[in-house]
Amino acid sequence: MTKLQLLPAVDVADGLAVRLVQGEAGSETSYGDPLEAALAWQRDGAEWVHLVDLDAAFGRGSNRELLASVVGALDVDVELSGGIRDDESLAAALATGCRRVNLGTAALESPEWCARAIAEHGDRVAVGLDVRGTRLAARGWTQEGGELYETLARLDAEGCARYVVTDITKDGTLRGPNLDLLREVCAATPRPVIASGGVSSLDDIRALAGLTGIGVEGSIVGKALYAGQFTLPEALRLTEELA
Ligand SMILES: O=C(O)c1ccccc1N[C@@H]1O[C@H](COP(=O)(O)O)[C@@H](O)[C@H]1O
Repeated sequence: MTKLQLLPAVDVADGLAVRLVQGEAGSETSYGDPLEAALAWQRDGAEWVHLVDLDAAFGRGSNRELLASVVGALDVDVELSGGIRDDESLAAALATGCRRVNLGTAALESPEWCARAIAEHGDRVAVGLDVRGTRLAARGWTQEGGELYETLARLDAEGCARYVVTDITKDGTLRGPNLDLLREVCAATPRPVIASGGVSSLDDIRALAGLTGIGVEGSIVGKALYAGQFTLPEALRLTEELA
C-alpha cells in the first residue's frame, strides 16, 4: 500500500489558529499562535502543513504576512490556501515558498484565470473542491459554486494536478471522513486526491490509508489533533505500518 500523507491543518482567523465546525464563521475554537501550532506539527514529524487564511477565504480580511512568516519558518512542505483568487494573491502566495497553493473560489468563479494558473504553475496548484452532497461551495463556503462532477471534468481537462476534497458537512465535526464521496471522486478523476473533513480517530486514518490504491494521496487532519483524539506521531506511525 502507498503511504498516506498526513497534512495537519493550521487554519488562521484574526491572527490565531482556530478550528471551525462545518466552516461556520463564529463557530471557532481558538488554539493560539499559528506559528507555534505549525512548529509543533513539524516537531512531531509532519512532512506537510495545510495552512489556511480563513479571513481571506471569507473575504473579511487577511493574515497574509503572518502566513508568509509561518511558511518561512517551516522546513516542511506547506499547502497554502484561502483568498488566492487573482494574479496578485497567487504571486504573493507562491512567493512565500509554499510547495503548493490551493484554489477554491477562483476555480469556480474565474475558470479561465484558474486554467491559466494551472497551465503556468503545474503541480504547484491544487484545487479545493468543497462539497455538500454533490454541490460545490465558494466564498468561505457561503455561496453556491456549481456541480462537483462537471467542475471536476473541466479541471481534469485543463490539467489540474490534484484535488483537495472537503465534505463541508463533516469538517470540524469529528464524525469520520466521507469515504463514499472520496471513492466517487477517485472514480471520476485520474488525479490524486487529498481528503479533508471529519477525521476523528486512528481508525479513520486506517480507512483513508485503505483508499490510497484508488487515488487518495493524503488527508488533512485538523480538529482531531487539536482535540487530542490521537497524536500526530501515532498517526504517522500508523501510516508507516500500513504502507
Ligand atoms: O478550511 C476551513 O475550515 C474553511 C472553512 C470555511 C471556508 C473555507 C475554509 N477553508 C479553505 O479555504 C480555501 C478556499 O479559499 P478561497 O475560496 O480560494 O478563497 C479552501 O482551501 C477551503 O478548503
